[in-house]
Amino acid sequence: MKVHFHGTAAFEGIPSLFCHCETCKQAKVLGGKNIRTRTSVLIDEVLKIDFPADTLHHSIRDSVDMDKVRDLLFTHSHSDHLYPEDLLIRAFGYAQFNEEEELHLYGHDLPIKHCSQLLATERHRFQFHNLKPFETVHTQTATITPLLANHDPKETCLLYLIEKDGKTIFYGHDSGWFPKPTWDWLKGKKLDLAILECTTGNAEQCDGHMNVKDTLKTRDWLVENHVMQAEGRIVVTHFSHNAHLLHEDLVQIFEQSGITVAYDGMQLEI
Ligand SMILES: O=c1ccn([C@@H]2O[C@@H]3COP(=O)(O)O[C@H]3[C@H]2O)c(=O)[nH]1
Repeated sequence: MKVHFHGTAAFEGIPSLFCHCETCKQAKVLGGKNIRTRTSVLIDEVLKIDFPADTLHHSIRDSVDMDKVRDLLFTHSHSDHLYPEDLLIRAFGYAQFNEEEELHLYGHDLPIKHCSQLLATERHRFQFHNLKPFETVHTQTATITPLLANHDPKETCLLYLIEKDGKTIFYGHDSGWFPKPTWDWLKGKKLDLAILECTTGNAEQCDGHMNVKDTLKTRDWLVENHVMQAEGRIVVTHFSHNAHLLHEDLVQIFEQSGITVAYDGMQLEI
């Protein structure tokens, strides 16, 4: 299975719009893995998680044929995870239009409501699916179980367990320390890949996100509870410039614990 990290930043991106912090200045000078766009992942070219406004940039940068994507999952409705206006580009009059090639959209109430309202007056090729936490669905490309995140009290934010071609991926952002039902549900699972977040770096306080301590504690829990397969990999993504950590700083922190630091364009085979 191919896992392609399109973007690896939190909402603001790195270097961030309007920002002159040292991290953003350094990122501009150093370039490469320090340049981060808003978070999204593509699996086997057909299953995508989240749809930030940077998707056009991702498709051009990495030569991605977005029309191959059959299932699109949303974690929540924040604009760096769902920019519904760009879904219009797939509607009649904007793209080559083959009615039979449907893109299925999956999420909790709010993301699906935003998409269906925006597309209501268009001739489009989308199907909408409302997900409920812990209710497994069989999509066109995988078996998906939405899990509860701890992110924004104003909406139900989801994490995902993705089973495809005999492999299992846990997709674990945006969230602070997971709600108990999510930990309970993960017990007994066997993961080939866990994608975790570390939005806030060494900050002590973090609201709805993980800092370095939380990410490492999550890694320890997954390993100690035998949730990771022996050859399973852990990847960390979704970094804020406010954490003031460049790519090499993150590698120094995480590599010794066997955690891979994602960067924009990174591709893993699992
Ligand atoms: O305790 C906190 C909470 C939030 N933030 C930033 O605000 C951003 C909001 O969008 P996001 O959820 O993608 O990412 C978040 C971070 O970049 C932070 O640095 N520390």
